[in-house]
Amino acid sequence: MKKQFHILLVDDDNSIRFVLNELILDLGHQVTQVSCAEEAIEKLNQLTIDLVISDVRMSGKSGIELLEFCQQNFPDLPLIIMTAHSDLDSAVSAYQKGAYEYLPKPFDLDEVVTIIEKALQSTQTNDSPPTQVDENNPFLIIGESPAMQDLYRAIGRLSNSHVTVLIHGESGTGKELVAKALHQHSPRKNAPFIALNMAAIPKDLIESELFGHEKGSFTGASNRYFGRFEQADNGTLFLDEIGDMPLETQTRLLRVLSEGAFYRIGSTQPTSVNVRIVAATHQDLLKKVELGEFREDLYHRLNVIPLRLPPLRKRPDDIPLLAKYFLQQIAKEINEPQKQLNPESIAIMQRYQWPGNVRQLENVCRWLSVMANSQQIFPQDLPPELISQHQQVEPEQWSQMLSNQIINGYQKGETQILLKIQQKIEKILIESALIITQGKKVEASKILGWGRNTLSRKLKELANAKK
Ligand SMILES: Nc1ncnc2c1ncn2[C@@H]1O[C@H](COP(=O)(O)OP(=O)(O)OP(=O)(O)O)[C@@H](O)[C@H]1O
Repeated sequence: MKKQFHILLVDDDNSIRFVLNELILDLGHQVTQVSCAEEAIEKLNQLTIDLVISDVRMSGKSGIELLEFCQQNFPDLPLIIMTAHSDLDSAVSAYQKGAYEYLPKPFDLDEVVTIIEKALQSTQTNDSPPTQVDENNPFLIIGESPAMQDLYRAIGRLSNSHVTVLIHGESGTGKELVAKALHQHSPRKNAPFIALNMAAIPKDLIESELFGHEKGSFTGASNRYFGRFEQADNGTLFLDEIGDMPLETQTRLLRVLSEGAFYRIGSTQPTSVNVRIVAATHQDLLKKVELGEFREDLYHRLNVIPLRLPPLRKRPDDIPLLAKYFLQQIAKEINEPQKQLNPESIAIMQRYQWPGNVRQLENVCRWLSVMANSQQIFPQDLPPELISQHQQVEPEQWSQMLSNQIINGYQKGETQILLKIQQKIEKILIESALIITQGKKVEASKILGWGRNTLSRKLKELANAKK
């Protein structure tokens, strides 16, 4: 028979407690529910609890304080932290203060079940979590999509380790940002973070850049140069675009990784270093291995922990957050009021494919901050590449969507559906005309078959409707 465990549920939100209570009972375990950390401490002192699941923000003591109490008094008791604030900082601090797991709200119930079962198993195997505390995070990583939450968890879990990490992701997805965050949340955070992009330097200079050289070791080597490995001693070396590393350099790198030492070019004395490698690639390295362009042994050596950064088009929910963040940062930078995206503009941005990922979004926000005429950014203000893609909607798709909306409206008993749709269509016609004419109202009114005054009046009506 399955062992029954006793779980303490701490949350001031009745509905969350209700859902979790049902779920845990269904799993065949016993539950005690409380609504604050103080009551939880009382229960912990009275009962034998196997697992605590706690919210962070509650009146009185916080979930993190409860976690600290458990660490001191019941160090083997696993605690799962739940929080509605799913950012990198909360995840790292929960893990570093000893949380067994970190669960961003709203959560997926299947995932909760898996985590609870795993935590309960750990009470039998004593699979204890990390304990060191790290407060620092200057690199803001924005995003709340499930893929980003997985990433925050991974960074949190790796935060006490020196393990080699290989970050996979298209260009502009934030690989360097993640590499910096890994460093900043590691025991090496007070030592240097040094980056080298294999694609950005001539191939014949890569070895000297990495390993350094002695004075006079080749033409142009007028001084001794300490390479990136030595610069990164005790810290992290970020090898970006590792797929572009020449084969001979790969062989040398492999040797350094296994021996922890190398020779500066022109030197006969080995130099020892203690460097953590974080590498990144936008290429399919396994394919390069197959083609004989990348050493398989090096691939496995680097790919100890693979982290995958999803392209931006796969996490459209993060786009409004990221855009708002960039518009805010850029406004500060150029000392101008912050521009706001109107809902249609956001919708267009969420449908766009973003081949340049977050970097492209950042650039678009920069462009908009400087170029958009008004405070509100309307679809016609968006750069042409976003708009031309936006226009490629399948006709069957939009008529189906319209029909769904109409049926929905009828079912809700709406009476002005035709008027609403006419207004919507008129709005689309106006916006499209302005897109095509890049905002030139005289030309747009010609396309629409209206007089200029009519267009101005309609635009005013639209602007008033938005207020
Ligand atoms: N999640 C994010 N939150 C905030 N800023 C981000 C995020 N992801 C990327 N950025 C920003 O986007 C830009 C590109 O990120 P980064 O240089 O880390 O990408 P990359 O994957 O290393 O690109 P490449 O492969 O082209 O070198 C940077 O300015 C970075 O700060």
